Amino acid sequence: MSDILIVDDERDIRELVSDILEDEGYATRLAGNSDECMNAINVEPPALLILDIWLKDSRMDGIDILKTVKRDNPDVPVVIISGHGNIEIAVAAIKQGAYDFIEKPFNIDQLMVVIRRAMEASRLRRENSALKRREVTTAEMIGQSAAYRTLVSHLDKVTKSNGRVMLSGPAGSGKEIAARYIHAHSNRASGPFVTVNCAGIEPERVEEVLFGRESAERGVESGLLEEAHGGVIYFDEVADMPLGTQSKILRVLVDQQFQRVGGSDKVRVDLRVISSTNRDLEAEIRAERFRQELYHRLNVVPIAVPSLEERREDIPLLAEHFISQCNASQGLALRPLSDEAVALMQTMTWPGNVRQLKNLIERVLILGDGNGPIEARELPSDEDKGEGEGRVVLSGALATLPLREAREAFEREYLLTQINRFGGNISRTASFVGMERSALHRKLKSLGVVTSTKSGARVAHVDEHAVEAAE
Ligand SMILES: Nc1ncnc2c1ncn2[C@@H]1O[C@H](COP(=O)(O)OP(=O)(O)OP(=O)(O)O)[C@@H](O)[C@H]1O
Repeated sequence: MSDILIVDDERDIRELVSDILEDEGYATRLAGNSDECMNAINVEPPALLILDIWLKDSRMDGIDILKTVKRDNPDVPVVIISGHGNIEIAVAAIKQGAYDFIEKPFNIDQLMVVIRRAMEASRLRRENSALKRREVTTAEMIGQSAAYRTLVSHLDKVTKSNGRVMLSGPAGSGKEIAARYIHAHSNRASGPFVTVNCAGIEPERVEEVLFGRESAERGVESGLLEEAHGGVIYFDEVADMPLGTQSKILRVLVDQQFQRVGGSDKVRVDLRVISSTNRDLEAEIRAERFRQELYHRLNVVPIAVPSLEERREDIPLLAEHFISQCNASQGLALRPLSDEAVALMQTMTWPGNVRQLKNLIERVLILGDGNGPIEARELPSDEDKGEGEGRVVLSGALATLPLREAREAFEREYLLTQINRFGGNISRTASFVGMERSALHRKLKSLGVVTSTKSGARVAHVDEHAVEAAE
Protein backbone atom coordinates (compact mmCIF):
# COMPACT_ATOMS: atom_id res chain seq x y z
CA MET A 1 0.00 0.00 0.00
CA SER A 2 2.45 2.62 -1.11
CA ASP A 3 1.45 3.84 -4.54
CA ILE A 4 -1.17 6.18 -5.97
CA LEU A 5 -3.85 4.86 -8.30
CA ILE A 6 -4.98 7.40 -10.92
CA VAL A 7 -8.32 6.72 -12.57
CA ASP A 8 -9.37 8.90 -15.51
CA ASP A 9 -10.90 7.99 -18.86
CA GLU A 10 -8.75 10.62 -20.58
CA ARG A 11 -5.36 9.10 -21.22
CA ASP A 12 -3.65 12.53 -21.46
CA ILE A 13 -4.85 13.51 -18.02
CA ARG A 14 -3.92 10.28 -16.25
CA GLU A 15 -0.49 10.29 -17.84
CA LEU A 16 0.05 13.93 -17.01
CA VAL A 17 -0.91 13.40 -13.36
CA SER A 18 1.24 10.29 -13.21
CA ASP A 19 4.28 12.14 -14.65
CA ILE A 20 3.87 14.93 -12.10
CA LEU A 21 3.55 12.51 -9.19
CA GLU A 22 6.48 10.35 -10.32
CA ASP A 23 8.61 13.48 -10.57
CA GLU A 24 7.68 14.12 -6.96
CA GLY A 25 8.84 10.63 -6.00
CA TYR A 26 5.53 8.77 -5.79
CA ALA A 27 4.91 5.42 -7.48
CA THR A 28 1.72 5.35 -9.58
CA ARG A 29 -0.65 2.94 -11.26
CA LEU A 30 -3.14 3.94 -13.96
CA ALA A 31 -6.68 2.85 -14.83
CA GLY A 32 -8.89 4.10 -17.66
CA ASN A 33 -12.25 2.67 -16.57
CA SER A 34 -14.05 1.23 -13.56
CA ASP A 35 -13.10 -2.41 -14.22
CA GLU A 36 -9.40 -1.58 -14.44
CA CYS A 37 -9.76 0.48 -11.28
CA MET A 38 -11.48 -2.26 -9.24
CA ASN A 39 -9.00 -4.88 -10.48
CA ALA A 40 -6.08 -2.70 -9.42
CA ILE A 41 -7.60 -2.18 -5.97
CA ASN A 42 -8.26 -5.91 -5.59
CA VAL A 43 -4.64 -6.71 -6.43
CA GLU A 44 -3.50 -4.25 -3.77
CA PRO A 45 -5.28 -1.25 -2.27
CA PRO A 46 -3.33 1.92 -3.11
CA ALA A 47 -2.18 4.52 -0.55
CA LEU A 48 -4.33 7.08 -2.37
CA LEU A 49 -6.95 6.96 -5.11
CA ILE A 50 -7.31 9.89 -7.51
CA LEU A 51 -10.65 9.40 -9.19
CA ASP A 52 -12.39 11.14 -12.06
CA ILE A 53 -16.13 11.39 -11.41
CA TRP A 54 -17.20 10.91 -15.03
CA LEU A 55 -15.85 7.74 -16.57
CA LYS A 56 -16.79 6.96 -20.15
CA ASP A 57 -17.32 3.31 -21.17
CA SER A 58 -17.47 2.15 -17.57
CA ARG A 59 -19.89 -0.02 -15.63
CA MET A 60 -19.56 2.15 -12.51
CA ASP A 61 -19.21 5.91 -12.28
CA GLY A 62 -16.85 7.65 -9.87
CA ILE A 63 -19.43 7.93 -7.09
CA ASP A 64 -20.18 4.17 -7.25
CA ILE A 65 -16.45 3.42 -7.09
CA LEU A 66 -16.10 5.83 -4.17
CA LYS A 67 -18.90 4.09 -2.24
CA THR A 68 -17.37 0.66 -2.84
CA VAL A 69 -13.92 1.80 -1.75
CA LYS A 70 -15.28 3.52 1.36
CA ARG A 71 -17.12 0.29 2.24
CA ASP A 72 -14.32 -2.20 1.57
CA ASN A 73 -11.14 -0.13 2.10
CA PRO A 74 -12.15 2.78 4.32
CA ASP A 75 -8.53 3.74 5.03
CA VAL A 76 -7.79 4.55 1.38
CA PRO A 77 -8.28 8.31 0.93
CA VAL A 78 -9.99 9.31 -2.31
CA VAL A 79 -9.37 12.60 -4.09
CA ILE A 80 -12.03 13.38 -6.69
CA ILE A 81 -11.34 15.08 -10.01
CA SER A 82 -14.44 16.92 -11.14
CA GLY A 83 -15.15 18.91 -14.27
CA HIS A 84 -15.30 22.69 -13.98
CA GLY A 85 -18.68 23.80 -12.62
CA ASN A 86 -19.46 20.43 -11.05
CA ILE A 87 -19.08 21.70 -7.54
CA GLU A 88 -22.30 20.05 -6.34
CA ILE A 89 -21.09 16.63 -7.40
CA ALA A 90 -17.80 17.27 -5.68
CA VAL A 91 -19.63 18.29 -2.51
CA ALA A 92 -21.76 15.13 -2.75
CA ALA A 93 -18.56 13.10 -3.10
CA ILE A 94 -17.12 14.70 0.05
CA LYS A 95 -20.30 13.68 1.87
CA GLN A 96 -19.75 10.11 0.68
CA GLY A 97 -16.31 10.15 2.28
CA ALA A 98 -14.00 11.58 -0.40
CA TYR A 99 -11.06 13.34 1.22
CA ASP A 100 -11.05 16.36 -1.11
CA PHE A 101 -11.57 17.33 -4.72
CA ILE A 102 -9.77 19.16 -7.47
CA GLU A 103 -11.53 20.85 -10.31
CA LYS A 104 -10.43 20.50 -13.95
CA PRO A 105 -8.48 22.29 -15.29
CA PHE A 106 -6.14 22.17 -12.31
CA ASN A 107 -2.65 23.51 -11.89
CA ILE A 108 0.23 21.45 -10.59
CA ASP A 109 0.61 23.37 -7.34
CA GLN A 110 -3.05 22.88 -6.40
CA LEU A 111 -2.84 19.21 -7.24
CA MET A 112 0.28 18.69 -5.16
CA VAL A 113 -1.11 20.54 -2.12
CA VAL A 114 -4.18 18.30 -2.09
CA ILE A 115 -2.18 15.12 -2.64
CA ARG A 116 0.47 15.79 -0.02
CA ARG A 117 -2.23 16.62 2.48
CA ALA A 118 -4.22 13.48 1.67
CA MET A 119 -1.14 11.24 1.89
CA GLU A 120 -0.06 12.77 5.18
CA ALA A 121 -3.53 12.52 6.69
CA SER A 122 -3.85 8.92 5.58
CA ARG A 123 -0.45 7.97 7.04
CA LEU A 124 -1.32 9.54 10.37
CA ARG A 125 -4.74 7.98 10.37
CA ARG A 126 -3.39 4.51 9.78
CA GLU A 127 -0.62 4.89 12.33
CA ASN A 128 -2.96 6.10 15.00
CA SER A 129 -6.23 4.37 14.31
CA ALA A 130 -5.92 2.19 17.40
CA LEU A 131 -5.25 5.17 19.64
CA LYS A 132 -8.07 7.09 18.07
CA ARG A 133 -10.53 4.29 18.70
CA ARG A 134 -9.66 4.43 22.36
CA GLU A 135 -10.01 8.20 22.36
CA VAL A 136 -13.61 8.00 21.13
CA THR A 137 -14.73 5.90 24.05
CA THR A 138 -12.94 7.93 26.68
CA ALA A 139 -13.70 11.36 25.22
CA GLU A 140 -13.65 14.10 27.79
CA MET A 141 -16.27 16.82 27.58
CA ILE A 142 -14.90 20.35 27.82
CA GLY A 143 -16.40 23.81 28.41
CA GLN A 144 -17.02 26.60 30.87
CA SER A 145 -19.50 28.94 29.12
CA ALA A 146 -22.93 29.53 30.59
CA ALA A 147 -24.57 27.47 27.81
CA TYR A 148 -22.18 24.59 28.50
CA ARG A 149 -22.75 24.73 32.27
CA THR A 150 -26.52 24.63 31.73
CA LEU A 151 -26.09 21.58 29.52
CA VAL A 152 -23.97 19.76 32.11
CA SER A 153 -26.42 20.58 34.89
CA HIS A 154 -29.23 19.03 32.81
CA LEU A 155 -27.12 15.96 32.06
CA ASP A 156 -26.19 15.56 35.73
CA LYS A 157 -29.85 15.48 36.67
CA VAL A 158 -30.55 12.48 34.45
CA THR A 159 -27.46 10.39 35.11
CA LYS A 160 -28.86 8.60 38.13
CA SER A 161 -32.29 7.83 36.71
CA ASN A 162 -33.10 5.35 33.99
CA GLY A 163 -35.31 7.78 32.06
CA ARG A 164 -35.17 7.96 28.28
CA VAL A 165 -33.34 11.06 27.09
CA MET A 166 -33.64 12.87 23.76
CA LEU A 167 -30.64 15.06 22.94
CA SER A 168 -31.35 17.68 20.29
CA GLY A 169 -28.83 19.99 18.65
CA PRO A 170 -27.15 20.72 15.34
CA ALA A 171 -24.72 18.32 13.66
CA GLY A 172 -21.36 18.05 15.39
CA SER A 173 -22.47 19.98 18.49
CA GLY A 174 -21.64 17.13 20.85
CA LYS A 175 -24.79 15.01 21.24
CA GLU A 176 -22.97 11.71 21.25
CA ILE A 177 -20.34 12.92 23.71
CA ALA A 178 -23.23 14.12 25.94
CA ALA A 179 -24.83 10.66 25.73
CA ARG A 180 -21.49 9.12 26.69
CA TYR A 181 -21.26 11.54 29.60
CA ILE A 182 -24.64 10.31 30.90
CA HIS A 183 -23.50 6.71 30.51
CA ALA A 184 -20.12 7.31 32.18
CA HIS A 185 -21.73 8.99 35.20
CA SER A 186 -24.58 6.52 35.61
CA ASN A 187 -24.71 3.22 37.46
CA ARG A 188 -24.46 1.57 34.04
CA ALA A 189 -20.96 2.95 33.46
CA SER A 190 -19.42 -0.52 33.53
CA GLY A 191 -22.02 -1.77 31.02
CA PRO A 192 -21.75 -1.28 27.24
CA PHE A 193 -22.55 1.86 25.25
CA VAL A 194 -23.86 0.80 21.84
CA THR A 195 -24.53 3.31 19.05
CA VAL A 196 -27.19 2.63 16.43
CA ASN A 197 -26.61 4.76 13.35
CA CYS A 198 -30.27 5.08 12.37
CA ALA A 199 -29.68 6.35 8.85
CA GLY A 200 -27.06 3.75 8.10
CA ILE A 201 -29.00 0.50 8.55
CA GLU A 202 -30.46 -0.87 5.33
CA PRO A 203 -34.25 -1.17 5.87
CA GLU A 204 -34.30 -4.82 4.84
CA ARG A 205 -31.61 -5.67 7.43
CA VAL A 206 -33.07 -3.71 10.34
CA GLU A 207 -34.48 -6.66 12.25
CA GLU A 208 -31.34 -8.72 11.90
CA VAL A 209 -29.08 -5.83 12.95
CA LEU A 210 -31.17 -4.86 15.97
CA PHE A 211 -32.63 -8.17 17.11
CA GLY A 212 -30.00 -10.65 15.92
CA ARG A 213 -30.62 -13.98 14.24
CA GLU A 214 -30.88 -17.68 15.07
CA SER A 215 -30.20 -20.49 12.63
CA ALA A 216 -29.30 -24.17 12.77
CA GLU A 217 -26.00 -23.59 10.94
CA ARG A 218 -24.75 -20.49 12.77
CA GLY A 219 -26.49 -20.70 16.13
CA VAL A 220 -27.41 -17.50 17.96
CA GLU A 221 -26.00 -14.20 16.63
CA SER A 222 -26.94 -11.32 18.85
CA GLY A 223 -28.07 -7.97 17.53
CA LEU A 224 -27.33 -4.47 18.84
CA LEU A 225 -30.12 -4.52 21.42
CA GLU A 226 -28.68 -7.61 23.06
CA GLU A 227 -25.13 -6.24 22.84
CA ALA A 228 -26.29 -3.21 24.83
CA HIS A 229 -27.76 -5.37 27.63
CA GLY A 230 -26.98 -3.81 31.02
CA GLY A 231 -25.87 -0.55 29.42
CA VAL A 232 -27.03 2.19 27.07
CA ILE A 233 -28.33 1.99 23.53
CA TYR A 234 -27.85 5.27 21.68
CA PHE A 235 -30.09 5.89 18.67
CA ASP A 236 -28.11 8.45 16.66
CA GLU A 237 -30.21 10.72 14.41
CA VAL A 238 -33.57 9.07 15.05
CA ALA A 239 -35.23 11.33 12.45
CA ASP A 240 -33.31 9.44 9.77
CA MET A 241 -34.89 6.15 10.76
CA PRO A 242 -37.21 4.79 8.04
CA LEU A 243 -40.86 4.62 9.14
CA GLY A 244 -40.83 0.81 9.07
CA THR A 245 -37.90 0.71 11.46
CA GLN A 246 -39.63 3.20 13.74
CA SER A 247 -42.57 0.78 14.15
CA LYS A 248 -40.23 -2.06 15.01
CA ILE A 249 -38.39 -0.02 17.64
CA LEU A 250 -41.67 1.19 19.05
CA ARG A 251 -42.85 -2.40 19.45
CA VAL A 252 -39.72 -3.30 21.42
CA LEU A 253 -40.10 -0.26 23.67
CA VAL A 254 -43.74 -1.14 24.36
CA ASP A 255 -43.27 -4.90 24.84
CA GLN A 256 -39.84 -4.63 26.49
CA GLN A 257 -38.92 -7.79 24.62
CA PHE A 258 -38.33 -9.10 21.09
CA GLN A 259 -37.57 -12.21 19.08
CA ARG A 260 -34.41 -12.82 17.11
CA VAL A 261 -34.91 -13.30 13.37
CA GLY A 262 -35.56 -17.03 12.86
CA GLY A 263 -35.99 -17.60 16.60
CA SER A 264 -39.06 -18.34 18.67
CA ASP A 265 -37.95 -17.43 22.21
CA LYS A 266 -38.69 -14.00 23.63
CA VAL A 267 -35.53 -12.10 24.54
CA ARG A 268 -35.63 -9.59 27.38
CA VAL A 269 -32.96 -6.95 27.73
CA ASP A 270 -32.20 -4.33 30.36
CA LEU A 271 -31.42 -1.12 28.48
CA ARG A 272 -31.32 2.58 28.94
CA VAL A 273 -32.36 4.37 25.74
CA ILE A 274 -30.81 7.69 24.71
CA SER A 275 -31.62 9.22 21.30
CA SER A 276 -30.43 12.22 19.33
CA THR A 277 -31.80 14.42 16.61
CA ASN A 278 -30.66 17.48 14.70
CA ARG A 279 -34.11 18.05 13.21
CA ASP A 280 -37.31 19.42 14.63
CA LEU A 281 -39.11 16.16 15.38
CA GLU A 282 -42.47 17.85 15.85
CA ALA A 283 -42.20 19.17 12.29
CA GLU A 284 -41.21 15.68 11.15
CA ILE A 285 -44.35 14.32 12.85
CA ARG A 286 -46.53 16.91 11.09
CA ALA A 287 -44.91 15.92 7.79
CA GLU A 288 -45.73 12.27 8.66
CA ARG A 289 -42.10 11.25 8.57
CA PHE A 290 -41.88 10.44 12.28
CA ARG A 291 -44.28 8.41 14.43
CA GLN A 292 -45.82 10.44 17.19
CA GLU A 293 -46.05 7.51 19.57
CA LEU A 294 -42.35 6.75 19.21
CA TYR A 295 -41.56 10.43 19.76
CA HIS A 296 -43.41 10.37 23.10
CA ARG A 297 -41.65 7.19 24.16
CA LEU A 298 -38.17 8.53 23.34
CA ASN A 299 -38.61 12.14 24.36
CA VAL A 300 -39.25 11.58 28.08
CA VAL A 301 -36.47 13.98 29.10
CA PRO A 302 -35.56 16.41 26.29
CA ILE A 303 -32.12 18.07 26.58
CA ALA A 304 -30.87 20.69 24.11
CA VAL A 305 -27.18 20.67 23.18
CA PRO A 306 -26.08 24.21 22.21
CA SER A 307 -24.40 25.00 18.89
CA LEU A 308 -20.78 26.16 19.01
CA GLU A 309 -21.96 29.66 18.12
CA GLU A 310 -24.00 29.73 21.33
CA ARG A 311 -20.86 28.95 23.29
CA ARG A 312 -18.13 30.91 21.50
CA GLU A 313 -16.39 31.54 24.83
CA ASP A 314 -15.48 27.86 24.85
CA ILE A 315 -13.64 28.05 21.52
CA PRO A 316 -10.12 28.73 22.90
CA LEU A 317 -10.52 26.03 25.52
CA LEU A 318 -11.81 23.50 23.02
CA ALA A 319 -9.12 24.42 20.48
CA GLU A 320 -6.39 23.88 23.11
CA HIS A 321 -8.00 20.62 24.12
CA PHE A 322 -7.93 19.39 20.49
CA ILE A 323 -4.31 20.52 20.11
CA SER A 324 -3.34 18.39 23.14
CA GLN A 325 -5.44 15.52 21.84
CA CYS A 326 -3.69 15.63 18.44
CA ASN A 327 -0.37 15.74 20.25
CA ALA A 328 -1.17 12.74 22.44
CA SER A 329 -2.72 10.62 19.71
CA GLN A 330 -0.73 11.60 16.63
CA GLY A 331 2.44 13.23 17.95
CA LEU A 332 1.55 16.54 16.26
CA ALA A 333 3.24 19.72 17.54
CA LEU A 334 1.84 21.29 20.71
CA ARG A 335 1.44 24.77 19.21
CA PRO A 336 -0.06 27.69 21.15
CA LEU A 337 -2.77 29.86 19.56
CA SER A 338 -2.04 33.48 18.63
CA ASP A 339 -4.52 36.09 19.85
CA GLU A 340 -5.49 36.81 16.26
CA ALA A 341 -6.21 33.15 15.58
CA VAL A 342 -8.44 32.99 18.64
CA ALA A 343 -10.20 36.21 17.63
CA LEU A 344 -10.79 34.87 14.14
CA MET A 345 -12.11 31.53 15.35
CA GLN A 346 -14.47 33.26 17.70
CA THR A 347 -15.91 35.38 14.88
CA MET A 348 -16.26 32.63 12.28
CA THR A 349 -19.48 30.84 11.53
CA TRP A 350 -19.37 27.17 12.49
CA PRO A 351 -22.03 25.22 10.61
CA GLY A 352 -20.25 21.99 11.57
CA ASN A 353 -19.92 23.04 15.23
CA VAL A 354 -17.39 21.36 17.54
CA ARG A 355 -16.58 18.67 14.98
CA GLN A 356 -15.63 21.36 12.46
CA LEU A 357 -13.38 23.03 15.03
CA LYS A 358 -11.73 19.73 15.84
CA ASN A 359 -11.13 18.96 12.15
CA LEU A 360 -9.80 22.45 11.52
CA ILE A 361 -7.28 22.15 14.35
CA GLU A 362 -6.16 18.74 13.15
CA ARG A 363 -5.64 20.01 9.60
CA VAL A 364 -3.76 23.13 10.71
CA LEU A 365 -1.41 20.99 12.79
CA ILE A 366 -0.87 18.50 9.99
CA LEU A 367 -0.13 21.21 7.44
CA GLY A 368 1.82 23.59 9.66
CA ASP A 369 5.55 23.62 10.28
CA GLY A 370 7.36 24.08 13.54
CA ASN A 371 6.17 24.79 17.03
CA GLY A 372 5.36 28.51 16.71
CA PRO A 373 1.93 29.90 17.49
CA ILE A 374 -0.97 29.08 15.15
CA GLU A 375 -1.61 32.27 13.17
CA ALA A 376 -4.89 33.61 11.83
CA ARG A 377 -3.73 33.26 8.23
CA GLU A 378 -3.45 29.48 8.67
CA LEU A 379 -7.05 29.09 9.67
CA PRO A 380 -9.78 29.64 7.16
CA SER A 381 -8.08 28.67 3.91
CA ASP A 382 -8.38 24.98 4.63
CA GLU A 383 -11.94 25.26 5.91
CA ASP A 384 -13.02 26.34 2.48
CA LYS A 385 -13.10 23.48 0.07
CA GLY A 386 -12.87 25.52 -3.12
CA GLU A 387 -9.67 26.59 -4.75
CA GLY A 388 -9.39 29.85 -6.70
CA GLU A 389 -12.77 31.44 -7.23
CA GLY A 390 -14.60 29.67 -4.43
CA ARG A 391 -12.10 30.66 -1.80
CA VAL A 392 -12.94 32.73 1.27
CA VAL A 393 -9.85 34.76 2.01
CA LEU A 394 -9.73 36.35 5.42
CA SER A 395 -6.72 38.50 6.16
CA GLY A 396 -5.21 38.53 9.64
CA ALA A 397 -6.25 42.21 9.77
CA LEU A 398 -9.88 41.11 9.78
CA ALA A 399 -9.33 39.44 13.11
CA THR A 400 -8.32 42.74 14.64
CA LEU A 401 -11.66 44.41 13.83
CA PRO A 402 -14.33 44.64 16.51
CA LEU A 403 -16.34 41.45 16.66
CA ARG A 404 -19.47 42.73 14.96
CA GLU A 405 -17.69 44.28 11.99
CA ALA A 406 -15.37 41.32 11.54
CA ARG A 407 -18.25 38.87 11.67
CA GLU A 408 -20.27 40.87 9.19
CA ALA A 409 -17.34 41.13 6.82
CA PHE A 410 -16.73 37.41 7.15
CA GLU A 411 -20.38 36.50 6.73
CA ARG A 412 -20.71 38.75 3.68
CA GLU A 413 -17.66 37.20 2.05
CA TYR A 414 -18.64 33.67 3.03
CA LEU A 415 -22.22 33.95 1.81
CA LEU A 416 -21.26 35.68 -1.45
CA THR A 417 -18.90 32.81 -2.14
CA GLN A 418 -21.45 30.15 -1.27
CA ILE A 419 -24.24 31.69 -3.34
CA ASN A 420 -21.99 31.96 -6.35
CA ARG A 421 -20.87 28.37 -5.87
CA PHE A 422 -24.50 27.31 -6.03
CA GLY A 423 -25.20 29.37 -9.15
CA GLY A 424 -27.26 31.97 -7.29
CA ASN A 425 -29.69 29.34 -5.97
CA ILE A 426 -30.74 30.49 -2.49
CA SER A 427 -32.46 27.23 -1.47
CA ARG A 428 -29.39 25.12 -2.19
CA THR A 429 -27.15 27.67 -0.49
CA ALA A 430 -29.42 27.69 2.57
CA SER A 431 -29.31 23.93 2.87
CA PHE A 432 -25.52 23.84 2.42
CA VAL A 433 -24.78 26.56 4.98
CA GLY A 434 -27.32 25.09 7.40
CA MET A 435 -29.81 27.96 7.59
CA GLU A 436 -33.53 28.25 6.95
CA ARG A 437 -34.21 29.88 3.58
CA SER A 438 -36.12 32.79 5.12
CA ALA A 439 -33.38 33.37 7.71
CA LEU A 440 -30.80 33.42 4.92
CA HIS A 441 -32.84 36.00 2.99
CA ARG A 442 -32.98 38.19 6.08
CA LYS A 443 -29.27 37.76 6.69
CA LEU A 444 -28.43 38.69 3.07
CA LYS A 445 -30.62 41.75 3.28
CA SER A 446 -28.90 42.91 6.44
CA LEU A 447 -25.49 42.34 4.85
CA GLY A 448 -26.45 44.16 1.65
CA VAL A 449 -25.95 41.07 -0.52
CA VAL A 450 -28.22 40.98 -3.59
CA THR A 451 -28.48 38.65 -6.56
CA SER A 452 -29.01 39.63 -10.17
CA THR A 453 -28.80 37.99 -13.58
CA LYS A 454 -25.73 38.70 -15.68
CA SER A 455 -25.24 37.08 -19.09
CA GLY A 456 -27.87 34.49 -18.19
CA ALA A 457 -26.18 33.49 -14.91
CA ARG A 458 -27.43 34.41 -11.47
CA VAL A 459 -24.69 36.09 -9.45
CA ALA A 460 -24.47 37.58 -5.97
CA HIS A 461 -22.78 40.87 -5.24
CA VAL A 462 -22.76 43.56 -2.60
CA ASP A 463 -25.03 46.54 -3.13
CA GLU A 464 -23.35 49.41 -1.29
CA HIS A 465 -26.65 51.34 -1.06
CA ALA A 466 -28.30 48.33 0.51
CA VAL A 467 -25.46 48.08 3.07
CA GLU A 468 -25.91 51.71 4.02
CA ALA A 469 -29.67 51.34 4.26
CA ALA A 470 -29.29 48.25 6.47
CA GLU A 471 -26.87 50.12 8.74
N1 LIG B 1 -17.76 19.69 24.89
C1 LIG B 1 -16.91 18.98 24.16
N2 LIG B 1 -15.66 18.75 24.63
C2 LIG B 1 -14.77 18.04 23.91
N3 LIG B 1 -15.04 17.51 22.71
C3 LIG B 1 -16.25 17.70 22.19
C4 LIG B 1 -17.24 18.44 22.90
N4 LIG B 1 -18.36 18.46 22.15
C5 LIG B 1 -18.09 17.77 21.02
N5 LIG B 1 -16.81 17.30 21.05
C6 LIG B 1 -16.15 16.52 19.98
O1 LIG B 1 -16.67 16.98 18.73
C7 LIG B 1 -16.91 15.89 17.85
C8 LIG B 1 -18.39 15.87 17.49
O2 LIG B 1 -19.15 15.54 18.65
P1 LIG B 1 -20.36 14.46 18.62
O3 LIG B 1 -20.03 13.32 17.71
O4 LIG B 1 -20.69 14.16 20.02
O5 LIG B 1 -21.46 15.39 17.93
P2 LIG B 1 -22.94 15.00 17.46
O6 LIG B 1 -23.78 16.17 17.80
O7 LIG B 1 -23.33 13.67 18.02
O8 LIG B 1 -22.73 14.92 15.91
P3 LIG B 1 -23.73 14.32 14.79
O9 LIG B 1 -25.00 15.10 14.91
O10 LIG B 1 -23.01 14.64 13.51
O11 LIG B 1 -23.85 12.87 15.07
C9 LIG B 1 -16.48 14.64 18.60
O12 LIG B 1 -15.16 14.35 18.20
C10 LIG B 1 -16.51 15.04 20.06
O13 LIG B 1 -15.58 14.30 20.81
